[in-house]
Amino acid sequence: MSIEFVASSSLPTRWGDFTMHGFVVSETGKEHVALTMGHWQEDQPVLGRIHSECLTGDALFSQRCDCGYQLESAMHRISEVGQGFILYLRQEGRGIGLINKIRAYDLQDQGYDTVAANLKLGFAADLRDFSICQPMLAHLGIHKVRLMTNNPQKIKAMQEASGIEIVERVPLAVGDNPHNHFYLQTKAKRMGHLLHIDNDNDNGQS
Ligand SMILES: Nc1nc2c(ncn2[C@@H]2O[C@H](COP(=O)(O)OP(=O)(O)OP(=O)(O)O)[C@@H](O)[C@H]2O)c(=O)[nH]1
Ligand SMILES: [Zn+2]
Repeated sequence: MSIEFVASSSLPTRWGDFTMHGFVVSETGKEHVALTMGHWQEDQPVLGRIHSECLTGDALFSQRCDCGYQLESAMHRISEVGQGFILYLRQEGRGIGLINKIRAYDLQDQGYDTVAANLKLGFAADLRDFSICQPMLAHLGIHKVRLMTNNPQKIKAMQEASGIEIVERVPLAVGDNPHNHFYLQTKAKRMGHLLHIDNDNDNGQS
């Protein structure tokens, strides 16, 4: 898969001024975005987040997941350091797309957990492809990353993408609430996420 850089612009945000970089995957026309703040040397580890699109959590204030909280926290931390990046990948619903995520949420309303709902719909638990990160990061001059994530599979996928070294995992455990508590428990138990979630606040499905 090849990805083409198209244009950059400024992006003033609540956490300061980022630069926004637009990319297009040549084969599919799929559009992805990177945000950067500050400058770095080629051999310097850079704080960053590889964030998968979640329209509901990132833009519609949903409490069903932790995505919006993680995005906000990552941007805030980058602004505190004065340097870093966000890759905002358009892989909605762990790659199944928005409409299928709504179908999965409907199943979760009926008692399935987030993994079982994907399987019931005929999808793997996670369909994302992180191979596009390597050329995006290379374009930004980033070769070593301090990655904000709780997902060891994401680190593994990144390490398998040649040329990118994850030198540190920076935990990003934020946004636990009664609506997403069961979802976070499921991510810890069934997807291996490094989250310490209590069992005593389980309100059932989310
Ligand atoms: N299919 C499906 N996708 C979901 C669901 N809840 C959130 N998502 C998507 O999951 C993606 C985020 O993945 P997560 O598993 O929350 O976290 P991660 O990015 O793997 O790991 P972190 O770096 O720790 O956040 C986004 O694309 C969301 O749209 C769900 O119930 N079903
Ligand atoms: Zn989400």
